[in-house]
Amino acid sequence: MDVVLNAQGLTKTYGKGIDALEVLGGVSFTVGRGEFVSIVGPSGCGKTTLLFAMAGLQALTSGTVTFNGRVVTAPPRGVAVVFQDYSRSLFPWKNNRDNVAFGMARVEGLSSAQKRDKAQDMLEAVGLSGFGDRYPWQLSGGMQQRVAIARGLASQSELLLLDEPLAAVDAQTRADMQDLLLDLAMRFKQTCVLVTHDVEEAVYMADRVVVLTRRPTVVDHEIVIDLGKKRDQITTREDARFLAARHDVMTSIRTMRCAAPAKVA
Ligand SMILES: Nc1ncnc2c1ncn2[C@@H]1O[C@H](COP(=O)(O)OP(=O)(O)OP(=O)(O)O)[C@@H](O)[C@H]1O
Repeated sequence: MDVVLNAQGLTKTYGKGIDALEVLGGVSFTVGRGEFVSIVGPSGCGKTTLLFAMAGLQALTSGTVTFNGRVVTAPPRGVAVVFQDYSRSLFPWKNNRDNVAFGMARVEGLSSAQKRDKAQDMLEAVGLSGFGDRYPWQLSGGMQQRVAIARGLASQSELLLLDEPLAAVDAQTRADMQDLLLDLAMRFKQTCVLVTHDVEEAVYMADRVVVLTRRPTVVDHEIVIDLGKKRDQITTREDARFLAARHDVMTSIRTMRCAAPAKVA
């Protein structure tokens, strides 16, 4: 496997002394180029902490994250994040096209006009070609998150980190956006890591699911989702392999097994 991201022995303790909260207890996993990996775990186990550490936005107590073989100590060029709270991640004073173009701020070799054209292409890819001149606050929540996804893709990042990106949208929009994200990931051969507490979503989206324990969190186990890249909201969710994987992950999280050694299914 061509490893893009390698997390080894990640620990994180917030606070000190009596207030210390050991969140990550030694998390290790890898992400291969072109893979879609979901990370799922019990509520409050440290999923966001882990994602922020991968993005270079969160200092660790110990352990290392490497991106393309380089230790991550600050947000690396080549990693983009789509946050859950799109209302705070989009600039209300910029129109949607300029919000997407902002994702290319660190892309070299493109003129402003080329960035605007590319932003328009990305808006089209997420089905919002007619909304470039509008502002985020003129769009529904699902549409705003599509702008944020377009911005993530426009940054031409090798790795897209998705922190519960669909948690704040309604159920129907959520299913549509799962398919949109999968389609975009396939089209752009985008390596993705999705953090979610939704087991069904984790399995539906991923080539591989990393299951976390509760705090102090380690990897309980990993499960390969052998369903091919193309998924379908109805047939995939009825597939025996999907149901078996869902059962496995759900059982693990419900029983909240503690610190078992990592294994790959
Ligand atoms: N900056 C911080 N300072 C202190 N404690 C923090 C900080 N950030 C997170 N925590 C605590 O660490 C624990 C893990 O938080 P985190 O948001 O990483 O988990 P999560 O799995 O993403 O949570 P959720 O399932 O609620 O989305 C929580 O108990 C949280 O209160």
